[in-house]
Amino acid sequence: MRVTCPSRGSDEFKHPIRLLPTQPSCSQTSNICAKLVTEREGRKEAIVLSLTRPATIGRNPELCVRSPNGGVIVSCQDLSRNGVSLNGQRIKKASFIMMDSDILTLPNSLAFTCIHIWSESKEKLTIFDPTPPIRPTHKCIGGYVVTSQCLGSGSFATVHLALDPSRHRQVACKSIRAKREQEVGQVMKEVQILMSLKHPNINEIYDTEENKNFIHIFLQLCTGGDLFTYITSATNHRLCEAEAKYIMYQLLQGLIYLHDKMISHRGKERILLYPENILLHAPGPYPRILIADFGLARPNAYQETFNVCGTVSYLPPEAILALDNKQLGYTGMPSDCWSAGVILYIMLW
Ligand SMILES: Nc1ncnc2c1ncn2[C@@H]1O[C@H](COP(=O)(O)OP(=O)(O)OP(=O)(O)O)[C@@H](O)[C@H]1O
Repeated sequence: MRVTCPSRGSDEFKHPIRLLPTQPSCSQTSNICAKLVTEREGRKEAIVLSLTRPATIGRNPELCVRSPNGGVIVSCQDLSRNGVSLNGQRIKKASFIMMDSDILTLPNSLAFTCIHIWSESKEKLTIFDPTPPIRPTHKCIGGYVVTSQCLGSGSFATVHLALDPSRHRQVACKSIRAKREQEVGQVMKEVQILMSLKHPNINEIYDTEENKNFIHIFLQLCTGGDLFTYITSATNHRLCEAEAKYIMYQLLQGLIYLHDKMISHRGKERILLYPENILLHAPGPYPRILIADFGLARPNAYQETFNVCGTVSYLPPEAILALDNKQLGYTGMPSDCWSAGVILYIMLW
């Protein structure tokens, strides 16, 4: 769920530091997911983060919390002139994810410890099996540090927050459990094609690692959640025309880029272009969007395919007909355009 930030003119912004009182516990007010605790003049104070209540520290940074899989994801956006520091690492004009126990320090040296309160993660596949750890932990994979902070999971993969120490940045690590060697080869072939893609509206693949059990894909981190959650948490579950136009423009730019390279977002087995697979680069209104989840995107999209099933609401008529008649194929690119049209409808209806 996206948490709307208070408007610039609201009281929240009139005070350089506004700390909200600590609430008793998450179980009593199930909405409260995290808090940022600090000590001032010997007194503990806390900023409470709930799914319905955003928080700010003075003008910056803006904090919000999401819970896509029942776990806690705290996004923080720095818009200040001086920047902030996360665990001693300086960050300026960027958005990032705060894990449990992370320390956020403001330029005035006030330090806040992030505490996740509600964290019943419902991960499906995880590299932290058998049980997701209660305290944050990490694993080193290739040159990356993959943390136990889950960012989301789908039918094929679980995505964790990871750190790229060489470039001092947070990234997303998508781990796919590989069943057969043949499957690994197929996925890696597709990933190689997708690694060459560079566009502001395409979720960039930085790197890959594979081992006996998993394929790990290191992706550009998106801290704002997905478009579906963004739409459903807007007033009346719809966006204003201007915002829908802005998002649609970016979506089409991304699709034009992909189609020019003869890559369709339509998966081998399912339509993949739907609002859950469109991610927001950072939280907040008028977001920059990135088309994500290329697990099954296929090159040479004009080639007709006969494999049809999946997210029916986004299917074009010819694909619906093909559901019953496997002899009828349909092509990926027109299908992507149809799905984009359905997304526009969903943003506005
Ligand atoms: N680059 C990213 N940055 C932040 N979060 C991400 C990123 N990529 C994926 N996620 C989160 O992880 C979730 C699952 O990822 P993804 O949809 O790629 O998995 P999947 O198993 O391929 O999904 P599907 O069931 O749609 O095939 C997403 O819904 C999103 O919340």
